[in-house]
Amino acid sequence: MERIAVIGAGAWGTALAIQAARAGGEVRLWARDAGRAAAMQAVRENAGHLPGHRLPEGITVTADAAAALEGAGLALLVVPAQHMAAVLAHLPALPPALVAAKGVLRDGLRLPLETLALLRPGLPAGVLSGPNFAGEVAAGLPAAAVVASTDAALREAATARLATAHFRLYEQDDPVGAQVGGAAKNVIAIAAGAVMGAGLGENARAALVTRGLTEIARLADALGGRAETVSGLSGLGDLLLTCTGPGSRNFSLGVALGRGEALEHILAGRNSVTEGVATAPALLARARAAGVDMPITAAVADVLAGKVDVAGAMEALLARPRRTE
Ligand SMILES: NC(=O)C1=CN([C@@H]2O[C@H](COP(=O)(O)OP(=O)(O)OC[C@H]3O[C@@H](n4cnc5c(N)ncnc54)[C@H](O)[C@@H]3O)[C@@H](O)[C@H]2O)C=CC1
Ligand SMILES: O=C(CO)COP(=O)(O)O
Repeated sequence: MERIAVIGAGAWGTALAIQAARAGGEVRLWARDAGRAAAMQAVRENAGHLPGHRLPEGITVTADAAAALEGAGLALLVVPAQHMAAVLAHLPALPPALVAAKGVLRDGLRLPLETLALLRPGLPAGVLSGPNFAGEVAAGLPAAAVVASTDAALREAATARLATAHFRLYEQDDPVGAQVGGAAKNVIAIAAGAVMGAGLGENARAALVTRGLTEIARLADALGGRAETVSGLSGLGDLLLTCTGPGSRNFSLGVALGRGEALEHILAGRNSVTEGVATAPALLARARAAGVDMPITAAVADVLAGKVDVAGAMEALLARPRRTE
């Protein structure tokens, strides 16, 4: 049987490798650092990014991208969005691929699949997205996600190779809507965390999440996706998880900002990626280029840029002209 290559050995790449092996696949997991790859291969654990989860025998960890991709029938691209283009530039030929990173690339303001299409034209591709904390998926707890692609054969093949009884995958043909939802929820989660950290209350959070969903739907529609996709797992589902789950890095970064901590200080204490930080300004610029108003995204971008504090950003949002819902 053809192998599955997982490119990127952070928490999510490692969890997806475990999931793919659990589904019966033979998996090669690529880590960019040779020392880390060797340690993971020997100790059978990703101590740095996903401690406490044993790598099944079906996974081989390597820092050799050619070896990771050799004989693979499916690749999962799981490096953080801002590093995706640089990593892709150094990879050999890819099999059909699903992107599992969530963000908008600062360089070119592109969604991940737009970058993939630019660098690997014609490659069958899609996204894997949904409300999925890596640790819970690695532990085999129940979860659901979408495989979104316009390529029906890829959707079917990928779903068949990754789904298990506890990891329920839905096929879906709106990758634009799925990517917009996955990227933007990180930004809205920072906003949700910030209002909680600043003590502005549950009402404020619920309002932000709901209005956040509306602005995400506007952008999905403007970029050629479907607004209703945003009500599904890759939109509302992931918003719910990241705007309420204390395990979300975007939410917890927002909480710290709301408590008055400086962004540089928060980031200096982390060895994991918080996608919303780079995505907020890129998402905002992409929305503006498309003529779409995203006031909560703009507020988050302003807070991250140090132009306004959380209380001030909230006051500005509340002072916007009243309108119909
Ligand atoms: N952790 C989670 O629960 C989930 C994460 N995701 C998404 O998956 C993507 C990857 O996130 P995680 O696996 O959580 O990452 P992580 O925070 O666990 O680890 C960071 C990863 O980035 C890599 N990295 C750092 N600098 C790099 C560079 N210059 N070039 C290439 N790679 C570099 C590191 O090697 C490491 O693999 C993100 O887009 C994230 O939004 C999606 C669903 C769930
Ligand atoms: O994408 C995720 C859950 O679906 C992970 O969220 P955080 O990056 O905020 O931890």
